[in-house]
Amino acid sequence: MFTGRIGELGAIEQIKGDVLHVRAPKSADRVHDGGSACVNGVRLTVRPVDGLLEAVLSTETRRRSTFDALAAGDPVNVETPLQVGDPLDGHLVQGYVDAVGKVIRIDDEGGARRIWLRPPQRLLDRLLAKSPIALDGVSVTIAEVLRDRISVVLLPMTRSATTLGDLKAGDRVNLELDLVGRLAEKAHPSAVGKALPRLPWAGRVDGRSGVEKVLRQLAAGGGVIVWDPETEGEGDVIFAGARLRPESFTFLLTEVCGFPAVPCAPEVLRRLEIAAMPGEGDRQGTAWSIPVDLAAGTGTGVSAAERAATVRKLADPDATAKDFLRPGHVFPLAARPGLLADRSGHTEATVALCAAAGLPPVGVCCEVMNPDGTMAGSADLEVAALRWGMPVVDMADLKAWL
Ligand SMILES: O=C(CO)[C@H](O)[C@H](O)COP(=O)(O)O
Repeated sequence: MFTGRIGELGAIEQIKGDVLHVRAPKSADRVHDGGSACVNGVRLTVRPVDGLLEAVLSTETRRRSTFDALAAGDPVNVETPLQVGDPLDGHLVQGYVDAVGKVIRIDDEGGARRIWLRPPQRLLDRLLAKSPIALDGVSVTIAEVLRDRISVVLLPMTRSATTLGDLKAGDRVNLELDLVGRLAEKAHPSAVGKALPRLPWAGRVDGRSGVEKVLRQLAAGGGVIVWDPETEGEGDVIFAGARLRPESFTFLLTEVCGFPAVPCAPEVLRRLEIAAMPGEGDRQGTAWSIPVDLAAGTGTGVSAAERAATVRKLADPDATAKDFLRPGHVFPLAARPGLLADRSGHTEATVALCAAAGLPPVGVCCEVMNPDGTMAGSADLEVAALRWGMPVVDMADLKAWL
């Protein structure tokens, strides 16, 4: 049994026929002849020889892991078995590869790095956000599970102590499910049992626990739907500005189809010197502000990538007035100072949700419009939420629990 805490960054010394030699002196000192070591997430029976770990690779191991592509000189993550009294700092890892996934994208987020991976669908269906997974033997937490991909966030320490720091788009990685999750699946073998853990994330959620699920979804970069039956009779998809990806903006424009606007806390707009739009305002008292573009942009400011970059800059606590051109194509809205206590608008709901999720008080909201151009009602929102894998929460619940 292993923990996914890498003891040593080793290197492939040579692969000759089916015999593998890994240079890993620290690990070689700890294992005995016929003992095991976990190399890039694969449990191997090893023999220590002069600072090397020697192992015989079966065809099965090569076929089911990335070992088919390893070559001399490649760095590898090495862990020796957990011993009684060792700290269980990661999670329980067995060194059995469930599937090989592909890195499809890497986003640097300040000091952290988000790795997007596409596992095979059969594995993806079994993964849960905020649960552990072993990536080339390294214990990491799944940040998000989307329709066709997952993301994990790597801190600098993990990047420097393991091979994960060198991952690039196109690389393949060995994936192992969390043992506890695997056992829980056994306890609920029916299709309903398998679907249950996913259900709370999609469709109507209520009460305090519903609001907490919504906050977790936003913090992980996902979208949520807020239904306002009282004032507007409309539902908006909301994303946190600091976590907004270009794909999410494309989704708003092509699937949600309303008018994307960017609710901001009033102090953000004051700091960025973004003035209110002149005029009486609309019937709902929405506080429109002068639209902006990112000054550092090079295009028209309209593409999803450019608008998402403008939103992320609005959410950046270090942004200044000079970072924006006026007028532009991204429409900030000013939230009332008391947020939902002052006004039950999607503007205030967006800002209150971002703040409660521990993020800068800036987000995007966009009304859900049906394909026939009418605004989505409660039943339409339920259907859309299940299709998009999003929770729907009522404005009244946000007022009660935020
Ligand atoms: O753009 C809008 C209305 O004009 C949107 O409905 C948006 O949801 C924010 O507005 P409000 O705070 O009034 O709900």
